[in-house]
Amino acid sequence: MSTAVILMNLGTPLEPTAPAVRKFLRDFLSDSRVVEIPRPLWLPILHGFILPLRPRRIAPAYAQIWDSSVDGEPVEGSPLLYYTRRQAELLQARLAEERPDITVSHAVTYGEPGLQTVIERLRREGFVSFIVFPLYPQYSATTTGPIYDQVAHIFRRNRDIPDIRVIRDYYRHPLYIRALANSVREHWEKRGAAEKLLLSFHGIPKANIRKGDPYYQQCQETAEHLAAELGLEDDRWQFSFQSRFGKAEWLQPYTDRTLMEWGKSGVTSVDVICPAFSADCLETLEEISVENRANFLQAGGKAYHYIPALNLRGDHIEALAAIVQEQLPNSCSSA
Ligand SMILES: C=CC1=C(C)c2cc3[nH]c(cc4nc(cc5[nH]c(cc1n2)c(C)c5CCC(=O)O)C(CCC(=O)O)=C4C)c(C)c3C=C
Ligand SMILES: [Fe+2]
Ligand SMILES: [Fe+2]
Repeated sequence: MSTAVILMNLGTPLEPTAPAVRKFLRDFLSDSRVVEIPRPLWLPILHGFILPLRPRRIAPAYAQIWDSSVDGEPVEGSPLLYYTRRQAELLQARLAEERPDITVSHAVTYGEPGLQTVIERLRREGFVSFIVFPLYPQYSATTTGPIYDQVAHIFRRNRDIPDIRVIRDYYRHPLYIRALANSVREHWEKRGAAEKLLLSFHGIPKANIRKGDPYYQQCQETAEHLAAELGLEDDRWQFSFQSRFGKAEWLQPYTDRTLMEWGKSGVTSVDVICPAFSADCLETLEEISVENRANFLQAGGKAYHYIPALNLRGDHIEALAAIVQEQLPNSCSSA
């Protein structure tokens, strides 16, 4: 039975312009999994303030990272979409060695190519078994949750629902941890190790954790596994949360404040890695590599290095291949 693997990530605007960013944000921020504020309160804020104002501010930041280069390698269009597409191509090539019957595609939760379009195409091509693979190592109801919703929605009218599984998380998979550790060690070999390593995860509202989201716990475990794999003493590393949005309290400590406090208190050099991002994107290339670098240096820091996301690294593709292989439907039970 041929299996189709679909790598998924968040999505991105179609182009780095305010109208395209507005369309993307409207889709993304209308999802009640992403913003849990009751609709009668949230929709006037979204349509009255955020969608008229934010795209004009964010579009130039997207323009900075569009068609740019990451770690000396050229990137076409949106880095997030570029890496997700290339990851699918490389994973397909890697799996073809043992399983030429597997095809690997990519899709996004918001924007193009959407999951429904991709699944409809694969069904027309004859695939009856699917593995949906959200490239979020740590589960959150705000990111992985909507993918489960979309899968259920796509098949809500089907009588014969295909074999479809969603990979929920892989935050402590040994090959994922090893790939992160390799990327840090390679950085240290090239540039020398900084005084501190900051592991910056995308944040979510703190209230979501109280309501049962396991994201914080999974970030903490990822951080502890990575520090252990690197043999780092406790005072050499810390984890923190970035990309705060809105007025509510988000997970702490905040990345920007941590870096400013370190700069002020005499920490001279930092390496920053973002383990929750399987691909570089606006939140890493702009917020971490540009804005927070400036924060740290202005606060008194001297050297700031951003360690790129796992992107197209061979050990990352190996980890993804192993995770898929662990999920493949048992050939004995298939038709
Ligand atoms: C509004 C609340 C948001 C939550 C909750 C949230 C969680 C979350 N997001 C990612 C990964 C990514 N987020 C990206 C961009 C982005 N995120 C938010 C808001 C929330 N994210 C916004 C408004 C934006 C757009 C940029 C902006 O306007 O500031 C991206 C990058 C997309 C790109 O095109 O490059 C990623 C990836 C995770 C992992 C997560 C929770 C765990
Ligand atoms: Fe986000
Ligand atoms: Fe460094």
